[in-house]
Amino acid sequence: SHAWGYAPNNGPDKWADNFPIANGPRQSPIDIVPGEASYDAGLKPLNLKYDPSTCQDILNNGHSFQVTFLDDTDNSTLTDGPISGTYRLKQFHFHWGASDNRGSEHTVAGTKYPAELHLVHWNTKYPSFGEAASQPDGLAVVGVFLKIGDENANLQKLLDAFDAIKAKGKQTTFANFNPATLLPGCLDYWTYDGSLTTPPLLESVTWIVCKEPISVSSEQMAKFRSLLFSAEGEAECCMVDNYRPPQPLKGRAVRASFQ
Ligand SMILES: CN[C@H]1CN(c2cccc(OC)c2)S(=O)(=O)c2sc(S(N)(=O)=O)cc21
Ligand SMILES: [Zn+2]
Repeated sequence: SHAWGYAPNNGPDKWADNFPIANGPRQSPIDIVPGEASYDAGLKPLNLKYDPSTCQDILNNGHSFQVTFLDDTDNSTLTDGPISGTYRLKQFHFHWGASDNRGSEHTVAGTKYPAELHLVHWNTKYPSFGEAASQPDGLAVVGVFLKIGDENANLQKLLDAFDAIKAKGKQTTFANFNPATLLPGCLDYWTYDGSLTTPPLLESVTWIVCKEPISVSSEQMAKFRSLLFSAEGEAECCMVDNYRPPQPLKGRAVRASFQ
């Protein structure tokens, strides 16, 4: 069977053929309706501690580009927030649109942002990432919206590496990048129980979506769109619209860390 992707013949509407959990009870992303989220005073502030020396490489995996981290120590972790225990940063990646009016996976009262950053962490109560990924409390992903505005100098460091990873399967070393520089000033968040937004769509993610976006310029968004879904030697296919649309809430609660 052909691999999953975002085209009409292998995109989100077709994923249930090979991954029936696509129609499961806790799928992501969702439309976040602020008025229907319940403020939970018991939610702690997020505690994100990242060590730039754990940053390894940047790669085009054919679905997005991702920056991968060394996760054999507790140097880059997420604690507190809605979770208990310690979750280690594994990678971060983005989803974006073919134009500035779409691209995010989560939406806020129907509003789409041009892109969304996902920082993927796994629960160290499990022996490995792979083990954690199949557990209901195995992963915690911090989502940050990107909004068109001033050029983002921290984001530019990623974009400057794009010429080396234009095609699917390309990767290059990427050292000493601090993902904390991609976080908004205010870490107010919404949280809910969900899933990976790509196959295998595992229902193992505690989602933590920041209310405040970070900025990206329209020119920088154009650079995102210069990446390719296709590998070298294949017909070039621009990497755009690599987002899954919102999925049914199915009775889940969305909590807010702020009033
Ligand atoms: C291709 N994308 C996914 C790859 N991964 C994955 C996870 C578990 C198992 C696995 O294969 C067995 C791969 S992943 O954990 O790095 C993530 S996180 C994520 S998102 N958009 O929900 O944040 C999508 C993916
Ligand atoms: Zn993602």
